[in-house]
Amino acid sequence: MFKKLFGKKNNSENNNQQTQQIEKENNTTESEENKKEGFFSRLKKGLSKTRKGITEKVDVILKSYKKIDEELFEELEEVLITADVGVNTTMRIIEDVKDKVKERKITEVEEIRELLKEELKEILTEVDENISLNIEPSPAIVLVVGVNGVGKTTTIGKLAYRLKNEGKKVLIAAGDTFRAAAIEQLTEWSNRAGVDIIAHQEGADPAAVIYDGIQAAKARKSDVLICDTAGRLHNKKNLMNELNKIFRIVEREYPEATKEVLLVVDATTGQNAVLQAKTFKEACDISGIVLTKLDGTAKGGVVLAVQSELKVPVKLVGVGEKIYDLQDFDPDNFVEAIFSE
Ligand SMILES: Nc1nc2c(ncn2[C@@H]2O[C@H](COP(=O)(O)OP(=O)(O)OP(=O)(O)O)[C@@H](O)[C@H]2O)c(=O)[nH]1
Repeated sequence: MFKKLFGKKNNSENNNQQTQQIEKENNTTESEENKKEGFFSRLKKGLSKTRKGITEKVDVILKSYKKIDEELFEELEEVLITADVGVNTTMRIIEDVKDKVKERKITEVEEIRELLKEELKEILTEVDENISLNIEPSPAIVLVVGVNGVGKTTTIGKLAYRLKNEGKKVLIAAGDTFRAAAIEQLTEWSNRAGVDIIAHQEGADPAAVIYDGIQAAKARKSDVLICDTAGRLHNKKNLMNELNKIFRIVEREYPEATKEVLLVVDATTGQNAVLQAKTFKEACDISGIVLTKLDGTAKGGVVLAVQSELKVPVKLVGVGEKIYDLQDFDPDNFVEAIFSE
């Protein structure tokens, strides 16, 4: 099972793709148009596949029924499961909507649409923790964990760029020392974001890189130190050992830092993303989830599954490959974006 969970895509193919992407982006100045494009419309555009996968189907179903009955709920259930909302979460949504129909004595089929939106928003807001990043007060350390290929490097680059634009002094530590390419890619992203990076040679001890990163962050008075960690971990015991070693260094060397542990998962992998998140949650204390590649998938419903089954807040979402395509996760906006026309 772990082989499957941590199964690796062809790394060199991945690296080439990413290097080409960075080169492409370096050569083209980001179109001003794109930058100006509103936050909500970028989210909406990114979620267009999910909107097709959920809302358009829901609307077709609702239009085809004259009255609310069991068959209607079964069809809605199927749509949610297909959109990777997950069986448990889907059951819960459908039961809650049925209860609301009874309680409020609703008879009009089209009212189900609003009930569904209400229910999704409820699920997405019930992890009653602060869903903004734990980076205040500074200094702060953000440990980024996740398996290879999910978009960790890209996310770190995007996050560094964002925090820097917010006026923070950011430093990156290249803790994924397993492959030279990973270090190179992260260095390119740090250049693009305009922030410094602490990196060792391929094969170095990741904990030693994090140690150096912490010392450098202290010396340079950085506000946020973002640490990459290795994702090539084949079983839970290795994963725990590796991460615990890094966590111990952080506790010992940087006790004063505000901590955030972000798990990056790839939305396009659907329920596998939920399984990965569960494994990581057992291995370490995750404080937030970043769901990447939401733009490339109709499986956006996985946000609901991750949040309701793990009780860990989704804090950031990746909605594209550009450096500014990382957004704070906002449950209301998310639901409005997938239910918009
Ligand atoms: N469409 C889209 N692509 C993304 C997003 N985030 C990352 N990617 C792409 O996903 C691919 C993998 O991203 P990486 O950042 O290299 O992933 P990683 O987890 O660091 O993986 P390794 O480099 O293999 O360790 C790259 O081609 C990225 O451009 C996103 O939000 N949307």
